[in-house]
Amino acid sequence: MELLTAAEMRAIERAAIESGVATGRELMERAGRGVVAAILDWRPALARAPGRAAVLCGPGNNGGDGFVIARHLKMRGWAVDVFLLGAPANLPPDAAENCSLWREMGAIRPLTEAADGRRSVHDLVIDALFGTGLTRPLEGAARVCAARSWRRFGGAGAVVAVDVPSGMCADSGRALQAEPSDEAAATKCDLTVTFHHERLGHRLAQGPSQLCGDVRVVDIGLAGVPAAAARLGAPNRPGLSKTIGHKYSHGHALILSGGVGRGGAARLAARGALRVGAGLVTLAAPPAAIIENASRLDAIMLRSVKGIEGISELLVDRRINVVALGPGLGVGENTCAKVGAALANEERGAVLDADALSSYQDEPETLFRLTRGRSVVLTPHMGEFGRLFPAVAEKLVAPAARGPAFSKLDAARAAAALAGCIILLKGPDTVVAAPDGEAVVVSAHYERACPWLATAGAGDVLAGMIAGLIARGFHPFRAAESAAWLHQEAARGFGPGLIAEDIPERLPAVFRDLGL
Ligand SMILES: NC(=O)C1=CN([C@@H]2O[C@H](COP(=O)(O)OP(=O)(O)OC[C@H]3O[C@@H](n4cnc5c(N)ncnc54)[C@H](OP(=O)(O)O)[C@@H]3O)[C@@H](O)[C@H]2O)[C@@H](O)CC1
Ligand SMILES: [K+]
Repeated sequence: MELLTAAEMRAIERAAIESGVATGRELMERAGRGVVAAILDWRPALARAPGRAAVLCGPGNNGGDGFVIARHLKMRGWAVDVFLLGAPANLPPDAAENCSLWREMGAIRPLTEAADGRRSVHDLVIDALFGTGLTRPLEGAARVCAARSWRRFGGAGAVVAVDVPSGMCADSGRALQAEPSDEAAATKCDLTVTFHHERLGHRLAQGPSQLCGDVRVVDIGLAGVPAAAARLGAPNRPGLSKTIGHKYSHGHALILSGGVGRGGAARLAARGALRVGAGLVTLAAPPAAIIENASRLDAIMLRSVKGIEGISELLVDRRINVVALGPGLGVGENTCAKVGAALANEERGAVLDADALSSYQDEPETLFRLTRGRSVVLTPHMGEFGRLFPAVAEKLVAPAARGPAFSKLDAARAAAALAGCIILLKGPDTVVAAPDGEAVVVSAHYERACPWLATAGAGDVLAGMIAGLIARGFHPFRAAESAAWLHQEAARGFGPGLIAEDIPERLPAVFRDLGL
């Protein structure tokens, strides 16, 4: 599924209008009608018993959709109060036409009346203030309305956004705010109905976690998706379904373990690599940690390695086609030396996580010299990301004062370009980006939400799963994308109470469900 930016959506709309596929009016009619149908399908009780709706219309075409919605709700027996920000005379042409049509059916009141403090009596509030044309933070009555939505508009049964919650940047999912002290304001919705394809903002940052509620996509008869910015991540079924042949044909992953009492992370990673289908998985541990590991591992092979030389000697074996390291290694020069040894052979893939990333916080460029142009995946969480890419992270945490705002996708892309390899930036809105700009959002939101995945050790398992897929011959980008999806899916299937150990053990069920 494609994820569009506001500019891409505008280009698609323009192309449709210019080629005569539809007029702007027709698109607006389909959009407004589609929103009403989507709402009634979403909450069938609203279809059975029409109540009272407030439609908040903005000064652009999002407001135009609002007038269409008001008309269709009224035709279905709803009592409808329409509020407008600005004057009808300032509306763009299609919105103005629909404003006129509405005026034949009912009154228009200034938005300030909706913003005043009285309790709302509405069963439904339609937020048609701003859509993809939002360029700056909300102010005045629009801001008050958005802020009130956090208190559910007094008595309102449901708050529904047209296209995007007003105040939210469609490209980043961030609420626009003028300065850090300025509390970000965007409408908090129960449902967001968008058109053609989802926007990036429906999948990133606060969009899915706080603002959109549920999301429905309405088909308004637009064809084609020219060069979309990104898409929703998915498992690579053909790659995963390749039948298991000789164990060596599915590669050999090496996981580097920390010292005594610090091997748990590597064991979790190794288990992830094995369950995701690596032919062989070896865990390399310092001699003192061998007994500890031997008592905990069966199918995973164990090798004692002494120092950096030990790792290099082991890696003379070219059948080891990927190394995963970082978890449990500790931050410091010794870990940097291990990264150097792991990346010495150009043909080998690598997954660097946790301490393997943080060890380079003082000189990230040293790491990037090793990773550039290589089959390497870096898997930072936001904290590690900030250590390796401080300038990029700063842009992401600075208040989003103008739309389109710098997004998590922009950040991962910028980082991938700097490091010259694949970046997987973790979160419920995981982004995987490549140096050439290709990017996916692997989303654990909406029906795929699994907040219990944020558990200690889950990241170690993910690093191992990526390594396991690279061992199997996946391109590192596809390995990161598929592993992130499988990782979420395993957590989803397990449910609350999940601990990291459960994730690898759930993978066979996930594969079964995928029909593999
Ligand atoms: N694309 C499609 O295929 C289809 C699109 N459709 C619909 O059109 C919507 C996009 O419409 P749109 O481009 O007119 O933008 P919209 O969001 O209504 O706002 C623009 C106005 O707001 C103003 N403004 C901005 N920020 C502001 C602020 N903070 N405070 C105050 N004002 C602010 C801005 O002024 P300016 O920034 O230019 O000064 C401008 O006047 C889209 O979301 C969808 O619902 C559908 O009908 C079907 C097909
Ligand atoms: K809106």
